[in-house]
Amino acid sequence: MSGRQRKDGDGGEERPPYGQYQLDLYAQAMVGGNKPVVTTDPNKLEQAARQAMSPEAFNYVFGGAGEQATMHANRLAFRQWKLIPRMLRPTVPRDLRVKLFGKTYDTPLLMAPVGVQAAYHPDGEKGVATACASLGVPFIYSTAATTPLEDVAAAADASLGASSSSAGASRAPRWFQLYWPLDDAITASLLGRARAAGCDVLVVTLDTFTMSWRPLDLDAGYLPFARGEGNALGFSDPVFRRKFAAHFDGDAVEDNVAMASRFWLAEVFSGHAHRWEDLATLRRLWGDGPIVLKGILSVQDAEMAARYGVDGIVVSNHGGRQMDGAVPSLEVLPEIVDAVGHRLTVLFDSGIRTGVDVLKALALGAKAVLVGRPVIYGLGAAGTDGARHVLAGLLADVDQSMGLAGVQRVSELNRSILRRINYGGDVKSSL
Ligand SMILES: Cc1cc2nc3c(=O)[nH]c(=O)nc-3n(C[C@H](O)[C@H](O)[C@H](O)COP(=O)(O)O)c2cc1C
Ligand SMILES: O=C(O)C(=O)c1ccccc1
Repeated sequence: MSGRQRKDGDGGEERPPYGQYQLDLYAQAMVGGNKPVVTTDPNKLEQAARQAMSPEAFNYVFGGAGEQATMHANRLAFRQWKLIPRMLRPTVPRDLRVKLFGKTYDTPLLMAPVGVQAAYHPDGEKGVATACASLGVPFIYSTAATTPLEDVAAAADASLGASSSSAGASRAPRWFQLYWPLDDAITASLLGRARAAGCDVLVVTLDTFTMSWRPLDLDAGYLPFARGEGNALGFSDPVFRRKFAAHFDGDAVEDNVAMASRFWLAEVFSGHAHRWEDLATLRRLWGDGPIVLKGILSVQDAEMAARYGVDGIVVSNHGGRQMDGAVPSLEVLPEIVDAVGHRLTVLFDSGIRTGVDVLKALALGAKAVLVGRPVIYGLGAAGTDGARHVLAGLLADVDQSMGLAGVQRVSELNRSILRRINYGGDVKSSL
């Protein structure tokens, strides 16, 4: 797909023709004999990444916490919902746009915040952000990134022919994910940078204030921060740098990377959770912009989020990477939407592997979804182009599947197109 081609006749705005991607792939294969850079088969994607990546890095991405029960349950939860297609209805032109916090985005799909992307492929965050930009997919920058925020933003904007200082719609859409430092001065600095870099939304991840039990990484001795990976935001932060210098005889972080990494780790993964009341600090520091809490799995916490004045939540179990045995996020999505959907924007992640999965989560009430591992597998297997192929394929699948379901617009998706069926047994495929 060559980016933004189609005029949609709806205010003259250009939007990417996601459904066209399928035709492009057939044409490339038939005319040029070119296969996609990485498999299109969701069942084979993981294996393609495994072959291309170092075992430690692959296992870091692939692994869930504990015995991976929650990670597998996430998939089982999707399998329990089946779609009921409708016939003889208007389904074109398809409209995948969604309005979130007053802004219209091209897709109901967002790139989940994923740390240490340069560990999976040298293209790293710039590659994934560029792939997202070409498709109108908002990129959520992780606090644990391997490239400073400003550099990622500039690369994504440049790929669209925009400069990151130019205002307006041509900028690549981006959000900022916060691992919440203990020190408010550092938090203030990070949020100021996020605002200056044009991040629309603040996503505060609540479920990772402490590490989880990850046997694959323990066996490999793989911990990104201990290797000095995933510190780029902190190390490039003037307030963090000053604090480090004040504690370590005027050293720059580069003079003592191992110690600086530990110092940064103590800020963002201290093991101490903040409290609900502390959200007032974030509100003060972030201003009026949207705040979204990521990692909500209970109606009670969703109610608390509404009470404490945030704008949205991500119903998420962190892809089964934090608390093993936690409920699948899809299982609790409907009850959370029923409880707070009229007050908060409810987003979803954990376990999405196909366009049909996206449809299911949207039909159960999510306003948009985040996807993590599949895109990172694409990145690991084939860099920027691989990440783009996975994202474009997901969007094309969403587009096609909406049509097959008899739906033209994302806003038409609701529970009437779903049936819950429990066949028992286990998931057969590697998905
Ligand atoms: C390798 C990896 C690193 C992650 N790093 C972060 C992170 O830095 N911040 C965050 O909020 N979530 C992080 N997540 C969780 C994702 O944002 C998301 O919740 C999860 O990947 C969704 O599940 P999925 O992989 O099944 O799509 C990470 C996930 C993976 C796989
Ligand atoms: O691995 C994760 O899930 C995650 O959130 C994270 C945390 C720190 C560094 C990199 C990723």
